[in-house]
Amino acid sequence: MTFTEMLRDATTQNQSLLCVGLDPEPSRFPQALRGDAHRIYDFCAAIVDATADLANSFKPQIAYFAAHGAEDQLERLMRHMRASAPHVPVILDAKRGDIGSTAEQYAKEAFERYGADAVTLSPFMGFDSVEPYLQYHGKGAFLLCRTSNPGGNDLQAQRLADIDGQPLLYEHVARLAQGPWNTNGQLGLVVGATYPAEIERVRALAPTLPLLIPGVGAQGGDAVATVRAGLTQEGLIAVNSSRAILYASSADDFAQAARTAALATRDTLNAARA
Ligand SMILES: O=C(O)c1cc(=O)[nH]c(=O)n1[C@@H]1O[C@H](COP(=O)(O)O)[C@@H](O)[C@H]1O
Repeated sequence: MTFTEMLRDATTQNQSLLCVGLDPEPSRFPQALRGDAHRIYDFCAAIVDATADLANSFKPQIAYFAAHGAEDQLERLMRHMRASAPHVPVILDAKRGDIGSTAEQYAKEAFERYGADAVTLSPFMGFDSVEPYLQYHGKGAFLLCRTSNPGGNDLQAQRLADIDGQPLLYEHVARLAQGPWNTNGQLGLVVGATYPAEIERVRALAPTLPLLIPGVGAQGGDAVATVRAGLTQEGLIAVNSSRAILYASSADDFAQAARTAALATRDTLNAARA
């Protein structure tokens, strides 16, 4: 089954547009685990188990594991997600981007070592830096387009004077991803929930691509405006929230509190569907 098919099935089965982000930060763990980087797996597995019927995807952020030398725990977590929530696709958030020969290694890391269903990528080194990921047929690749952070404007909102129609850089990325770069139908785009007008613009340029939309919750993005701008019959969305779910409680009830927060976000997103 391809990533896009998995995302569609999980969206239907769990009645959800929510991507649960796994950004484990030991200093924010509940008291019993606090500060212990050896408990990253335990913390994340508890969140996965508490939200597996509420999410259309999971998104582990690799830096939160690598910073603690906890890649082995990420491998274990990937196996756990595969076994306990096989219907929920996993987007490995690694934001890779490098020359082709190095990208081949990054693609191998994401899809062979970790067994991810999709990955996040920076498109700014060009198509040859994206192509190695497309060799893994059926896997998804989300290109950064209009990111959720304020500084995203610094480059992504600049006009490209030499290109027909003089698009903004993020508009050009959306066009490339919908068109010539999408050789096997594997591409998606990352657009921030903090910029609903840009989500609408991206959706107009890329009507069928899946959109990964981080920025609701801790970053204050507008969940309702996000769904209205991004979701169409053909175009799937995965709206990511990480900290607002992971750290809904700092007590022993953290997994139950994460479930309650995920449920509330899922319901808000669903209520915004046309
Ligand atoms: O690619 C991403 O996932 C991403 C893109 C973007 O534009 N903004 C963004 O916040 N992210 C990621 O989405 C997650 C957001 O986390 P919270 O702000 O805690 O919900 C983090 O893992 C970020 O690295």
